[in-house]
Amino acid sequence: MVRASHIPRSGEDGRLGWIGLLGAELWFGLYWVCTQSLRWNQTYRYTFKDRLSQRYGNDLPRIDIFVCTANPEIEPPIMVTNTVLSVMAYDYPPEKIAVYLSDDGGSDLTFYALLEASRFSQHWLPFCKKFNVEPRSPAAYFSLGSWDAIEEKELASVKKLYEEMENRITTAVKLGRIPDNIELNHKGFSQWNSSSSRRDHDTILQLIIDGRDPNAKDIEGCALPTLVYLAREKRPQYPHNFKAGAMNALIRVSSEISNGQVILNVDCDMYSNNSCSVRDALCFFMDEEKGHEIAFVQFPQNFENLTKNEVYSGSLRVLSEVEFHGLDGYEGPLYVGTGCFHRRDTLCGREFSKESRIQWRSENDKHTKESADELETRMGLRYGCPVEDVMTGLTIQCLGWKSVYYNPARKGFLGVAATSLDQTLLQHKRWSEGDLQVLLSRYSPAWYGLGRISPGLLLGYCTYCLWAPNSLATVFYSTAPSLYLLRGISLFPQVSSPWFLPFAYVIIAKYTYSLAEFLWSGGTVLGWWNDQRIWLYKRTTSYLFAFVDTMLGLVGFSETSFVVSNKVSDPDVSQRYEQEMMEFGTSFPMFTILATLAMLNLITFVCAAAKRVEGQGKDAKFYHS
Ligand SMILES: O=c1ccn([C@@H]2O[C@H](COP(=O)(O)OP(=O)(O)O[C@H]3O[C@H](CO)[C@@H](O)[C@H](O)[C@H]3O)[C@@H](O)[C@H]2O)c(=O)[nH]1
Ligand SMILES: [Mn+2]
Repeated sequence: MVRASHIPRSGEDGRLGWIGLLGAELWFGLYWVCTQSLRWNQTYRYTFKDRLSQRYGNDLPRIDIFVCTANPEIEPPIMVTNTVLSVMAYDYPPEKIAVYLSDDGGSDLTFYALLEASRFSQHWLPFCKKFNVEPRSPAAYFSLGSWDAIEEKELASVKKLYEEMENRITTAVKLGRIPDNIELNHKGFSQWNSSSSRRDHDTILQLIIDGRDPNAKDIEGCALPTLVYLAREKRPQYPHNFKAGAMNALIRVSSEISNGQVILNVDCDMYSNNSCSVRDALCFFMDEEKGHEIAFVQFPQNFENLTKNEVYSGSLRVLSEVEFHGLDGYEGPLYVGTGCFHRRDTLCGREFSKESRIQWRSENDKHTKESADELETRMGLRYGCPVEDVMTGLTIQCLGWKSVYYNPARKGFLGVAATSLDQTLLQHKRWSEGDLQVLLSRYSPAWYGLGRISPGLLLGYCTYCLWAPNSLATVFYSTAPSLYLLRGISLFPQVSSPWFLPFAYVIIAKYTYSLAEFLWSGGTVLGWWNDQRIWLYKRTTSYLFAFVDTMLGLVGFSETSFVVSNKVSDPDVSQRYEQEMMEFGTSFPMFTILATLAMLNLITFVCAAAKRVEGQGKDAKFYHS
């Protein structure tokens, strides 16, 4: 209002800038409405696992767990091993668990690490069950430092076994080759030959532990879960569609082997931190009243390597503690790619109908592949978008299904957050670019979703899908006032003017609210400050680049890419991260923008301040004379 009624007349200085700011403010206002949709209708959920056990006993569905890895250099095999072991050790009948590792790196080192994991699991799984260990990723567990009521002897012996395994794996990785005696003794390695490369090889499929094999037992004689290694066929001339391609290969392969009705999907850095998560998820799927409506149960993305004040705001705190609970009040959260349990049939495109209740009991014994044939005709995950997950979740919701957000006190999964500024900005570029592509795609929440999902959920999706376009208004807002000020024109009302009040009100109310929300979500004041700073960085770089790339993509100039995030960093980089120092180590185009913006605002500030001082000097003289 203030803006609209005060537009400088044509010919007057600053008219264009004024109109621009008006546009930006209108945009922010609209966007604010979207963000509010996430705050109207929060839902929090609890499970009653003992009732599940009472009712079903061990008569539970089979579950297939997909772990994806893509690059042994930035996703170290020992980390993958730990994630795999943590999900093998779920508190769930082992004969009903099948773990699949998809290796897009096609690396014999990762395969070797998985072999080692299968051997170590014979000791680790009984140990976990005997002492009810938590968390069940060995590395995370041994780094706890304090272990309660565990017989020291057993702890020491399993720890020693782990360290020996870790040592063998890291040595092999360092040398870049597998120990000869192992390579010759396991026929699996014969699938790697000199002509195969990461981008060009046949399917490599290895059943490392076959749960149906009566000899597959741990040291206590209990069954082991099935464990499968898969490197899908890749050819340079065919797009492999990144993670979506990997997931679809896994869906197809698993339907032939175990065909679990429930699929859990985790990234290779997201180990299970809570051995009850499978049962938690089943409480929703098997709920007698509402279970049949639910297609997926999404856990929040939580991270292990956060520091107190999160320089890069890696925790996504407000997202997971506030916004996703808001989505859960409508048809449910987005699918965010990891820590998510799906019903297999919904991933394969099944439409919702009242009859789509799963008959867990009767279907339990079937090892059929009927859904595999179905998959030939229908789609699994959506291809061609760097956020295959969001797009897939949306199409599932558009078919009438609901999803559930489950955020237990003991976190279900812990992963690795980015530890440098360039990694943070790159990751957000991928996300915001993908989300914008979703908005512009055939399956856009705005048109495809219209009428299929509730208006609240639609606005919720828009909150994320508009990240990239948000950059335009933000960049304008953070440059225009400074540029005009350099020419001596202010685009904001004077402090003394009554029109200053609405501006002050909006700014103060907005920041107070966001600070309160951040603190409520468990953050610190400095953490909030860092979050605000990163917010500006992202909006002026990641989101801007994402916007430009998406537009270029629309006219056919740029291709979808997926830059895998680094999960290890140099010791000195991680040290600076621990100390919460911002890392500008590399030369990176996005930094140029940040530096330019910072310089511009600094210069403006200095000039304006100088003018002020000069002005005051003159005033003083005036009074003296
Ligand atoms: O060609 C590829 C590329 C990636 N991945 C795997 O995909 C996962 C996610 O990749 P990462 O680089 O860690 O991306 P993040 O930004 O951390 O991932 C988030 O965002 C992605 C979408 O952008 C989702 O796919 C992820 O599940 C979600 O955790 C990792 O396990 C990778 O190994 C593949 O399997 N094949
Ligand atoms: Mn990741």
